Amino acid sequence: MGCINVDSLPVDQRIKDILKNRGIQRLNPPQSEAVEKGLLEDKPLLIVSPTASGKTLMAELGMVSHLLNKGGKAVYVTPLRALTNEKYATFKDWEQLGLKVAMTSGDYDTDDYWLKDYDIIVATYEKLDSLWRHNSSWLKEVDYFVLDEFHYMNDTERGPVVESVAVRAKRRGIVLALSATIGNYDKVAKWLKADVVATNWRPVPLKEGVLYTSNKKKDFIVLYKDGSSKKVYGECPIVAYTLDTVSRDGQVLVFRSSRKYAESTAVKISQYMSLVKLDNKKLHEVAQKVKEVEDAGSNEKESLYNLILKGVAYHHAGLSKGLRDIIEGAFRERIIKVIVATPTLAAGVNLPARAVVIGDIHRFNRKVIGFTEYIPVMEYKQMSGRAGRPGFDEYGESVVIVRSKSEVEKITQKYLNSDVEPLESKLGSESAFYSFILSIISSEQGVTEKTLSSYVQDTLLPKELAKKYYKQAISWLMSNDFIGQKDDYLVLTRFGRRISDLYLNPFTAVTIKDALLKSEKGCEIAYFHLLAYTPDGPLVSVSKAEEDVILDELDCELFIEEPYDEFELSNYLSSLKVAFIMRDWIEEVDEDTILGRYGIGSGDLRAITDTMDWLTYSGYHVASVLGLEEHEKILEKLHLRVKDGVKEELIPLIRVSGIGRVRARLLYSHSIKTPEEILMNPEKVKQLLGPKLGEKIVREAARAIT
Ligand SMILES: Nc1ncnc2c1ncn2[C@@H]1O[C@H](COP(=O)(O)OP(=O)(O)OP(=O)(O)O)[C@@H](O)[C@H]1O
Ligand SMILES: [Mg+2]
Repeated sequence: MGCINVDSLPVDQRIKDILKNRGIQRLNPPQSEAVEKGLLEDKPLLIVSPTASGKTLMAELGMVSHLLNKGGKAVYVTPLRALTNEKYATFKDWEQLGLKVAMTSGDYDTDDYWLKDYDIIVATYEKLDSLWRHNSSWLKEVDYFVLDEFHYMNDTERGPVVESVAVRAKRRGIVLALSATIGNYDKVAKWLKADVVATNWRPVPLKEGVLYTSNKKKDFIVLYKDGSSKKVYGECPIVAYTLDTVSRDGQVLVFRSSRKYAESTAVKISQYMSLVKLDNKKLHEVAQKVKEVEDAGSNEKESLYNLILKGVAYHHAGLSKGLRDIIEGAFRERIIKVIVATPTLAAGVNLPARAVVIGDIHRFNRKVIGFTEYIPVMEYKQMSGRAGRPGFDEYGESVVIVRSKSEVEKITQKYLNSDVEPLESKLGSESAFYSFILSIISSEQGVTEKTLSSYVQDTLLPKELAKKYYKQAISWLMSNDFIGQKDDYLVLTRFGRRISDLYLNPFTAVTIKDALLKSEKGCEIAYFHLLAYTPDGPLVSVSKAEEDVILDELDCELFIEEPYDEFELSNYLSSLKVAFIMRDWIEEVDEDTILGRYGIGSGDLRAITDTMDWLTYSGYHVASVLGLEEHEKILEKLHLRVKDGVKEELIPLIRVSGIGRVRARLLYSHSIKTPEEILMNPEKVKQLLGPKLGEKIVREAARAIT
């Protein structure tokens, strides 16, 4: 396949200029093939090409040429908020063409009316699903959809919403689906009514291997797919291979199956980094930045500080965004040499390294405690695909660590020589399927049973399964008062409309409704536990030791009885742990104590409080739509306290933007208790918060009052 020169592209000169000042003179083979197949003429396409093969640029060319030729709006959806930020930053370039770029995420109970003035909108799949349910007028103008990381359709949790978005997007406009790892791409392309660009072309060739311990303890041998091999020496396989790469001026991404392993492996590697030439001055600067970051706990900052001085860091979802940004940035600038991460990092974040070490080819199964299973080939490809930095490495290397030579053959067969799994529907569960039905009825106008079943036929669910679920869904949604019949149309009831706008899983809504209807008002823990114990609730791991004591700490009645089923019980206790975390949080226990007491990271605490902020808000609205005043009042108060984690007396102060739990408590303890009192004591506020910040807070207080 030829590589099209940017100059010869049939697009506006300004587009060419933007590509060239990004250093892109020519399109690479997959990009060229996409253009030949109509990327610039609004053709729907499914692109399946390896990680780092420039799929984002295809999306940009597709969106921008569509918008310049036809107008309308384009939406770019990704499965993760982190990716949304990254894409949004990349797309800002197109504002030079007068296109307006926006990013939206989080809050679901809004139709984001302000987006009507934008042309390119970056969002998560959930957010787009939620916006469609609000039937915002501007959405009708959206006729170009980029579905990024489309293989997420196979993810048990997120798959349903990816499929539900695809089913609607292909009826509403042009679809451009992107992924590095889809096995059955012909079938998926047909389903999307799109042409397919499927290629193995990579910017940097990849050498895949398996590493095993030879009979002599300290020797480790790598057998590559191309038949070559290599020996490395060291304390353990991961250290040996990592040091071998770093000593040849490479960088390494090590993947471990759990955070604990990731952190312990990072420490272990760091003990040998003194053998390697490092840029200590720059590392010191990065380590200093880590120390100053605001949104993280001190012990994680401490441990990262020491690791970074040796050129190593760990990375997982438990870290705060601030810390992850610093680590990713320093790795991109090739200052940090080794990152030990959990597989979440592999998902699409553009962070290549010369070598990738896959430390665990198994992972713990979340559903069955203690049971490990092989990871999907798809996940292996996402991780190994990170190897090879364009412009720095003539090739990338990935190795899977196995315990013995006997495993080499099997792993080579299962991963190096296999195709990725086919995409399959994950709508085959009541909770996912009923949510899907509700989203169609709430987002499409004038839905009859006929239209609805055509949407269901249009999913990738096997037909008989779809039929079975379809029957059940209609009667379940009717008997639980989500939908009703009006003439030939299926319509949302008042309760159904509210639940759909809140973006609540219908089972979450029923759990909350049943509990609130049959109980008198309860204690704070009971409300937190109820909300956490729903399909939308946050999950935290509960250690064996915690399991034995957590129920004893309970000093009030819960809304939900203790379940008998073992698996249900572990969810029940996980929700109770969330409830205790939330109670401490709103009682203003300081963050470090909470992180230490419950064994979580600052990123986890943020994720839990964000989710509980949404769920207390939703619970409050469920209580109000059911006319349960007592519960409504309590949930409203809880909601106001959850966002910043404050006692009731601080609620007036945290209404002022820029005032969180620490500043509010500081002002309050100097008897400044309301925004009005801030305005009456500007000098005192400046003295307490410092002149610059004080000044800003006084201004914000004035705004909060008007
Ligand atoms: N034609 C090109 N020439 C040079 N560099 C390019 C070209 N196209 C894209 N790139 C660069 O390659 C890098 C990886 O691109 P991108 O993030 O789009 O990969 P991807 O295919 O989306 O990978 P993933 O599957 O991980 O999401 C980016 O930094 C991008 O700027
Ligand atoms: Mg990508």
